[in-house]
Amino acid sequence: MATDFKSIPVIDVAPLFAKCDDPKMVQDPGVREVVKQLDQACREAGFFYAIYWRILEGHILMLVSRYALDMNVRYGCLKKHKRLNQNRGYQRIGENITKGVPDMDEAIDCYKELKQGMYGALGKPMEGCNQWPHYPPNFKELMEKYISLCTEVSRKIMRGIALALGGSPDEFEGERGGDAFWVMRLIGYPGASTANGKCTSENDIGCGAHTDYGLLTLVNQDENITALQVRNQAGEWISAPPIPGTFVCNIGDMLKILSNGLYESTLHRVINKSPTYRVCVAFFYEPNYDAAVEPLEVCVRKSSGIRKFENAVYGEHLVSKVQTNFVT
Ligand SMILES: N=C(N)NCCCC[C@H](N)C(=O)O
Ligand SMILES: O=C(O)CCC(=O)C(=O)O
Ligand SMILES: [Fe+2]
Repeated sequence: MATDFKSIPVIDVAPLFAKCDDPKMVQDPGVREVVKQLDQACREAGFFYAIYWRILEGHILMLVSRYALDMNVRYGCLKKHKRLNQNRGYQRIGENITKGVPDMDEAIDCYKELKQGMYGALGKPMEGCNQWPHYPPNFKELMEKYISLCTEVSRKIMRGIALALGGSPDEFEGERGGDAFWVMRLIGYPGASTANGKCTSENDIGCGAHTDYGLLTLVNQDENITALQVRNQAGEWISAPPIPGTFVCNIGDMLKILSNGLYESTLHRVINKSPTYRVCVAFFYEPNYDAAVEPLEVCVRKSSGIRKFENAVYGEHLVSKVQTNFVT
């Protein structure tokens, strides 16, 4: 349950990362301290900063993402092939909608590639190949390196979160998340009053209030521009300013269900009031595409035995979201 938090906690996850595949991790005092902090942050805000200094790949990716978005606007390298490949590739400013209102952002969307037929009818809408930006030429390699880094970071944090919920460290592995699906968006938000005619007001919403869909999101945000806002229980919008050497982490809808609502997928939005174009690379760590998601026993027990959510299938949730995100 979210509270009236006024700021977003910062957690140094290094002690967890050092021991997180050690069979005795549960007894380690450093791990226990991180787990305690994760539990508090997830209960109170559903958002936290994870200090992670080895984010050099992240910085490089931010730079090339800015470049790729720019090249794409100028030369239109990436296209969305409406019939063939609806969901992957470039989307223009205003194409993505949140609760019926166009978002003032542009983005390159990538999804884990599914083998054809692997998930039958469930997988069909998400089949297709990513359209990697053509410039710079090694972009695909950079992205792949970054994706594996984020996958590892997320897996480790999820082991901590599993303990925080009172489960075993591998609660989110195996059939739930051992073959985690992922989504990555390279997003650009025009500055307020830019002359491109698309975004001229300080009140334009870069991305409307929403929750994320999966387990855990890692946001790598542009330095120096505060634009991400998180809603607390009182309905106030709390800023999440960029902090160098951190990822902003937040809980998605699937973890809300798994935790039986002990952790919430908190509403957030983006408003870029600065005159400068803002870039963000968001990595979404999700359950297995076909995972049947239901509240964990241990979490139901902690909630006086009451199950608060129906079962969900992750892939169905994703498809229902993606299909309502665009005007057809
Ligand atoms: N894959 C994720 N989480 N993407 C976040 C996009 C949120 C905005 C979207 N139009 C929506 O309404 O959900
Ligand atoms: O731009 C950001 O800081 C966050 C973007 C976001 O919330 C999303 O894409 O889901
Ligand atoms: Fe989000």
